[in-house]
Amino acid sequence: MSPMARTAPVPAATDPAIIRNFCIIAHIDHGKSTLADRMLQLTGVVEQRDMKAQYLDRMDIERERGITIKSQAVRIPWEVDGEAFCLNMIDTPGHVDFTYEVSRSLAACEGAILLVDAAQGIEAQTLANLYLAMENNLTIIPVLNKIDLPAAQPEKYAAELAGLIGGDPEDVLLVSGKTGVGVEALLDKIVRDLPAPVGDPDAPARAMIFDSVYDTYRGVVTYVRVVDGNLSPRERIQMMSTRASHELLEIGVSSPEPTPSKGLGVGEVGYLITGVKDVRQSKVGDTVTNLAKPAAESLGGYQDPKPMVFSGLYPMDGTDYPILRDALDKLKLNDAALIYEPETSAALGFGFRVGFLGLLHLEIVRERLEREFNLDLISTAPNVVYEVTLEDKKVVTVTNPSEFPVGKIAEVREPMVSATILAPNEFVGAIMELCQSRRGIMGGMDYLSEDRVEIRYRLPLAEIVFDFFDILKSKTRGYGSLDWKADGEQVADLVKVDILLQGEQVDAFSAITHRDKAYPYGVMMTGKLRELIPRQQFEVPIQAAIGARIIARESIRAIRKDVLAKCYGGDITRKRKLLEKQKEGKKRMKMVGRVEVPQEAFIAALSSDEHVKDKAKK
Ligand SMILES: Nc1nc2c(ncn2[C@@H]2O[C@H](COP(=O)(O)OP(=O)(O)OP(=O)(O)O)[C@@H](O)[C@H]2O)c(=O)[nH]1
Repeated sequence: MSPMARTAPVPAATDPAIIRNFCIIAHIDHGKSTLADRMLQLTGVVEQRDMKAQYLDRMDIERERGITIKSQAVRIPWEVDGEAFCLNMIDTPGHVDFTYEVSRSLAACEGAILLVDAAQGIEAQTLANLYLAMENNLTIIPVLNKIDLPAAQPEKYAAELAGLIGGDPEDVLLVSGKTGVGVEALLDKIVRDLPAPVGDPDAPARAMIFDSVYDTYRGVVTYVRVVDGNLSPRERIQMMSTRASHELLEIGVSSPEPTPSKGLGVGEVGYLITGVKDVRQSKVGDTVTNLAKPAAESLGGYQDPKPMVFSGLYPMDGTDYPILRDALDKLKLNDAALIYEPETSAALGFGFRVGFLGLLHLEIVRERLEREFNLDLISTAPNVVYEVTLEDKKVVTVTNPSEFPVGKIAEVREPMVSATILAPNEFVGAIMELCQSRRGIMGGMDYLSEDRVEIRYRLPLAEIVFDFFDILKSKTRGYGSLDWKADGEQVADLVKVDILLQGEQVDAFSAITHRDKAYPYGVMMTGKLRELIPRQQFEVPIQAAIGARIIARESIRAIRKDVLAKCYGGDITRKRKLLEKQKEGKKRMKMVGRVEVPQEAFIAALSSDEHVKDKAKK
């Protein structure tokens, strides 16, 4: 039978018995989006001609980077033995920065497809997501993907997967999202193995928000899974965490384009539109109920996303500040995790201190600001959040190193994470060395198979959030994978290192580091600045200091720069041109005390992008 013949029109899924809610969980790049696309195509939900790669990843950046940021839900019809079923597929983000969204998406399902690349095997996020799914009591369907690859080792990894979740290696389905092999069998298995949702249709409505997205035309579109009761158009709903109430302007399902429906009942997954304009009024994890007949209890607590990493964002051109402010206000409508407040830097002018879930989140926000709002931005070196208790017991939260209190400090606490690293055996030594050098404490080690090991460490967030993953990758020749989650805080010997130019402190370069790493930071930064700051007419000392103690020093020798020296002959227009050019260059200089520092030097010193550094050197 052809696949098309097995699909039926979207049924009005009022009977929970024919509903199956599932999600696909996988390590990044194991092929989740490709498989989701294939399912849409195979079930006729998306016509062949409309099919564009990664249909569900709607944002341009997502499509370009091939990553899923926002989860989406789609209703898929599928027939088994002549009976029509209604599958709701919830696509989840795969990156560690967005774990909270994954966990909410999982809570909206009864089952999960655990997708593993047949050429790679289990990776760190496979485990992390599997544990999340188990915490939510989901039925797991183990699947090996990419079996079309010549490098695929289905037998080996099926055994690994069966060993992990229990069961028989033969029960692991083999599929290829690319060619479509095994995908129909997978759809059948979803219907047969996953439980139908259960709930009380007569109880007051309770629906969990697992995603909310801002749409320019429609305002916030909230994706929900109904657990009890039902929701219908035009009624008033209430958000249980804030008690705010809204009118339901539209209610519907995505199949995959939004299709209005007459209501949503027990077990159904769909969207709500209330006309609110800000995703924070429709928070992921919150429970929606009827205003007239509210539920007594919400569906488990929701969590406000907590920023882990802060960075200053400054417009390259100071006059762009209002544009940056508007742009952040707009992005916030669609990103509940984004927080920011105005900040000024003596070196960089007016900007914002912005909190992010992680570095990927930072990169995405920065890229969207630059691309969608046409801004050129400088971001200062990212830092984590420190808690400082002063001797008078006052507690200060430090999100910007330049605000680190001076003197009278009783203790400084830094955020910690528990990290899981998966890699082939041969790299255990290298990984332990790396973690030790990052002040890690080993938690344990397990062998997943004879040649693959899982190593657990507790590490300071500041030590892993920046370059740790890149170094791990290079030390394990690309085979290591990492996952981490927040794990409290610890007291540590942390100090603020200041950078001084001719005795003047430059706020943008201050950093909080462990005392043992203060000296290397000082040497690195002073060395970098010596290269980047042009010579002045007097000698400029560059110092790194902890409080009043200087820990590193470089100096820029004096020079008197005669811009006309190269102008032989008496061509006055040429001379004038050079003088004009020099004046223009001066405009882009920042004065730090008496020292002229080109804007580019700031950017290059703060930036980790090699191309920016190269540009500044030129
Ligand atoms: N050969 C082969 N390649 C595949 C298959 N499925 C996915 N790929 C490729 O694997 C890469 C990652 O696939 P995606 O579908 O983007 O992976 P993903 O898991 O959705 O990634 P994230 O959204 O970033 O988590 C892409 O280059 C796909 O073309 C498959 O069955 N066979």
